[in-house]
Amino acid sequence: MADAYPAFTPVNLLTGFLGSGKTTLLRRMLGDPAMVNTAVLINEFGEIGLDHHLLERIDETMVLLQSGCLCCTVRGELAEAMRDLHAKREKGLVPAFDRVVIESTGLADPFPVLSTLKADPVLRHHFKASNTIATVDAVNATTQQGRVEFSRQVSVADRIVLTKTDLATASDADNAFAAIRALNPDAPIWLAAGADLELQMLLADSETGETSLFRCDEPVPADGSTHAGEIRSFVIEAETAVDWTAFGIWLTMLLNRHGDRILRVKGILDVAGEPRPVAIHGVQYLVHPPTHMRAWPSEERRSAIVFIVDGIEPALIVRSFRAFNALG
Ligand SMILES: Nc1nc2c(ncn2[C@@H]2O[C@H](COP(=O)(O)OP(=O)(O)OP(=O)(O)O)[C@@H](O)[C@H]2O)c(=O)[nH]1
Repeated sequence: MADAYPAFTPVNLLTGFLGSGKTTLLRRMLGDPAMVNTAVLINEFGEIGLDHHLLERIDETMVLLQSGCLCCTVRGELAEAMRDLHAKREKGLVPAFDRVVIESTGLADPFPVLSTLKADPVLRHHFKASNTIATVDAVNATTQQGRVEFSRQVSVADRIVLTKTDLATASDADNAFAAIRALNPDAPIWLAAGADLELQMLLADSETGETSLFRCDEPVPADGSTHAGEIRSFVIEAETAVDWTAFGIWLTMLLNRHGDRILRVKGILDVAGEPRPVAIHGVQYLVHPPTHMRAWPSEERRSAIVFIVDGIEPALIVRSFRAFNALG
C-alpha cells in the first residue's frame, strides 16, 4: 500500500525572469530536510534543458517538461505529467511526495500555468495551488522590468526573493526593490543572500489562505503565447574539450558587447584538463563564476551551451564561438 500523503497536495510555482536564480533557490529548498518528499517539474525554454542536470538530483519524482514554454505549448504536458505522478504515487510506484514544485522558464507567464491547475478535472481533486514564489535579480531588474514577462511574474507572486544583492550596487538593489513594489505592493520580500531567508516561510500559507490562484481568473489566450516575437533560443555543442582561457575571454567579450540582446547563457562545459563538467552562467552583461559539477550527467562528455537571445542572429554567435575555440 502507498504511504500517506495529503488529500490535496500543495503545488508551488517558482517563477522569475531568465537567470534570476530559480534553480539556485530550488536547490537550496531541496536541500532542506523538510522538503525531501517534494516532486519537481522543470520546464525550460529552448532546444535542450540543462536545469535538471544543474540541480544534480535525478529521481522518478523529477520530471523535465521540454519542448516549449509552460505558458504556451506545454500546459497539456504539465497536466499529464502531474496526473501521471499522482497515479504512480497511488500505486506506490514513486515515493509518496507531499509537495510539488514547478520551476517554470524565465519567460513563462504564470497565469496560464496556475489556471491549468485550477481547470483540470483530475488535478483539482488532488492538488491545491500554494504560494507562487518569484525570484528577482537585483543586478538586472532595472533592464528587465520593462518586459511583460517580468511584470506578470512579479505581480502574481505571493512571495518574492530578491537575488544577487551580494553583487548589486546599492542603487541597483533600490531600483529592483522599487520595481517590485510598483508591481506588487504587499508580497513579503526576502533577500537570497540574507541570513533571515527561511525556506519554510516561502512555502507557508498566508494567514488568509489566499494565494495567487485566486487572482488568476484571466482567460488564457487561444495561442497562449505572450512572448515578444524576437526571442529565440539555440544551443552550441562542441565535440572537443574547450580551452578555459579562450572560452572565458570569448564569453566576457560577447556579453560586454551584446549583453542587451543576450538574455541568458547557460552551459555545461567539457574543459580541457578537467575531469568534471563545469557549469557556466551569464545573464545579460553579468558573467557568473563557473562552478564544478559533481559528475557528468550521462556517459557522454560534450559541452552544450544554451543561449536565449532577443534580436541577434544566432549564426553570428556560433561563428565567433567556433573561431575562438579554434584558437584555444
Ligand atoms: N552571487 C549570486 N549569484 C546568484 C544568486 N542567485 C543566483 N545566482 C547565480 O546566477 C546564475 C543563474 O542562476 P540560476 O539559478 O540558474 O537562474 P535561473 O533563474 O534558474 O535561470 P533560468 O532557468 O535560465 O531562467 C548562477 O550562476 C547562480 O549561481 C545570488 O543571490 N547571488
